[in-house]
Amino acid sequence: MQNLFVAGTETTSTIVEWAVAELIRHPDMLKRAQEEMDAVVGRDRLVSESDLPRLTFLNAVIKETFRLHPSTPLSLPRMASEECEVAGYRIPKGTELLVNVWGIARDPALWPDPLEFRPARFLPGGTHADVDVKGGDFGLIPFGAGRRICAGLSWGLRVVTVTAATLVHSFDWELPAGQTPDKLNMEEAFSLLLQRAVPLMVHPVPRLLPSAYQIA
Ligand code: HEM
Repeated sequence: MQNLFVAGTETTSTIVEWAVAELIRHPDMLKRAQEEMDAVVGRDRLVSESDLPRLTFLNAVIKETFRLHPSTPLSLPRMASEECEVAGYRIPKGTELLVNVWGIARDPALWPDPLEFRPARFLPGGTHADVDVKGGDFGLIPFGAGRRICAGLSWGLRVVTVTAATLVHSFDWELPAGQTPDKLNMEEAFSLLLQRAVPLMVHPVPRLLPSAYQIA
């Protein structure tokens, strides 16, 4: 139970923080995500899980956030049970291996303009329209892949998407006086988790009808 708690809390909150930060840094994309949600959900209620399949742009934003800021940048350690060869390198039996999930998702051979935050690559007609984060596409494996893939993938992905959607739909975001979106600090702090070096400080301004915020 403790393992599930540890594995499932900061991984999800970190990626939501990155998604909101990327949208604040790109006001045109924040506007596009909000307009999509206004069209699908309206402004008289909160977004719900059943809305998610129709939020095409928001889902692309989440994938792009997982690509640039994967919660666990080096995945979890693996040990070679047999000697093997990978890409010409001999891996002795018993070697501990880490997969550089972060590096793979920034490989220019796989991702055009890899350092650009560009959700449109995942939209229909985009360069990576058919790629998802569920372990089938080795260029994007924020939940790992194979037999030991994240046990909470399905739940974690839904929690991340619905939480980010709620924040983006429900509020406009004001930066502290003197800060501008283009200067937002996006430095990463590497450890087991990939967190923001500087926590996101923003002021939420409600944008829905007041009745939408009342929880029954
Ligand atoms: C954004 C959310 C999450 C991310 C990015 C994430 C990422 C990962 C990654 C990369 C691994 C290692 C997979 C591998 O080695 O191939 C993993 C394992 C695991 N995750 Fe998650 N995780 C998330 C949410 C959750 C949640 C919500 C739970 C459960 C409540 C969970 C439970 C686990 C468990 C139990 C493992 C170990 C699986 C095993 O070794 O067989 N995770 N996760």
